[in-house]
Amino acid sequence: MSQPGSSNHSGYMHTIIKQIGRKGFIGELPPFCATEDFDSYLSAKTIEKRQAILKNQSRYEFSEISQNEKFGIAHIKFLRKMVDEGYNKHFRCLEEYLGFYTPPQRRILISKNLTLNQYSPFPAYSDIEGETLDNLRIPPHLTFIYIDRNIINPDKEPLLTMTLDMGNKEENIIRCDCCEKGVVNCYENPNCRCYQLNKRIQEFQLKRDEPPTEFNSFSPILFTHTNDYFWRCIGFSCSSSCSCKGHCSNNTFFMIDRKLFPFEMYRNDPLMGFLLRSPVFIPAGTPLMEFTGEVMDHVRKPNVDYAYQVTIGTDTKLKELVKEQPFTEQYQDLLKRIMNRNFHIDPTYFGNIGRMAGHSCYPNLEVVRVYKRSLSPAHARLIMISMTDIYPGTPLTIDYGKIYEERLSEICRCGSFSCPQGHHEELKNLNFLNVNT
Ligand SMILES: C[S@@+](CC[C@H](N)C(=O)[O-])C[C@H]1O[C@@H](n2cnc3c(N)ncnc32)[C@H](O)[C@@H]1O
Repeated sequence: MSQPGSSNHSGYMHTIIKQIGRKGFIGELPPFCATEDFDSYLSAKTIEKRQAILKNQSRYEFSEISQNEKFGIAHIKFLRKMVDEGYNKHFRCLEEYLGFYTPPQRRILISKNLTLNQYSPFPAYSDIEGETLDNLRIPPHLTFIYIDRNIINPDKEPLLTMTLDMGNKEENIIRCDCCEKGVVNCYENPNCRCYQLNKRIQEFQLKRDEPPTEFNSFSPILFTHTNDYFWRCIGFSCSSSCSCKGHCSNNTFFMIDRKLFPFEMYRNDPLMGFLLRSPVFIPAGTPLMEFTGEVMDHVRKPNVDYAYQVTIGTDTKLKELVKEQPFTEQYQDLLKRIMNRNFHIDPTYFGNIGRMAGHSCYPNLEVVRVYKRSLSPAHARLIMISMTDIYPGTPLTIDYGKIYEERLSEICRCGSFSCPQGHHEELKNLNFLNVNT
């Protein structure tokens, strides 16, 4: 992983609503049926319509989610075309994604819940043929400490810790007080300070014919281009420090906090180790999870495959934006020093399921930066968003970036048609955008 910007593609406040097991919620909103309502919820144009959909629901289930033709018709057509043209001969995986996901009949449940938190249970399975309870080996990299929020070790990163503390002080914090009750409309509210910043950061994106990628709570996040895009594609969200408490349309974490998807970790290839998938359908543009870990600037050798770079010291546009903010002089000085460094989020010892996403040369997730409360590296967070419709059982993958390409491309086992290990020279530089057009 590591340097997303140079590649070709590119616990925070407790959850607003607490999920009880997999059956219901307690909290301010009534429960929500992912099976029937997600589709209409995502396509509802106004916040009032969405609230009405939420209000009418009394159930919350995943098990019945089936293949949704409406969302997936273009993708299915594309896959069928590939199969008809015989491309799948060389792909290990293409054909099986056309159908429903049925878990392997023989599998070993290694852990019922890696998070040890009843509100977000993620199981881990071994699906390796021939593996039995007697010869099962649990690798050390499965024994990381599960965290919902990024952490900073004050001994290793004293300056960054100071930045976090100073940024959260009343005089420096970026918060809005434009709206108060229920799910409110901060997005597109010209009086919302957080939305203004969110919009301002959009200007960092490349000027092209396409509209910029927008970050809000309810509309799908649709990427218009991916090349060298990571450093420019940033969001700013309302938080629990705002009067809306982040319970608004300007919060990219809104769906993530609801933990809608029952992800599972599995391994079926000893060389690739554990990977991640969802047994239910995921529509394109859905923010799925945060990628959490320890924020640091020196990632040691064995950890580079896990760590993801989150800030870049040469980010002049962001530095300019920081200078415009009404922060105290002391905080501005500190930011000036700290923003020259490259920070990473290293999930090797402390992390969440985000660290289990495998690499693919044709990935289905994009990782982007979203800030809350401030613009310091300590306030930057990484979220993973589906770039395309993802069918039940499909591995969730990201592009590990240039370092991976250089170091591991000869042993890449992603099996995608644009993999350098494949046999299709002409397909090597494809990403989901140039496939769809
Ligand atoms: C971020 S970790 C992913 C989780 C890891 N599989 C585990 O079990 O902890 C990166 C490691 O996963 C494996 N991996 C991920 N994607 C791969 C791919 N496309 N081909 C080969 N190995 C891959 C490599 O061993 C790589 O060093």
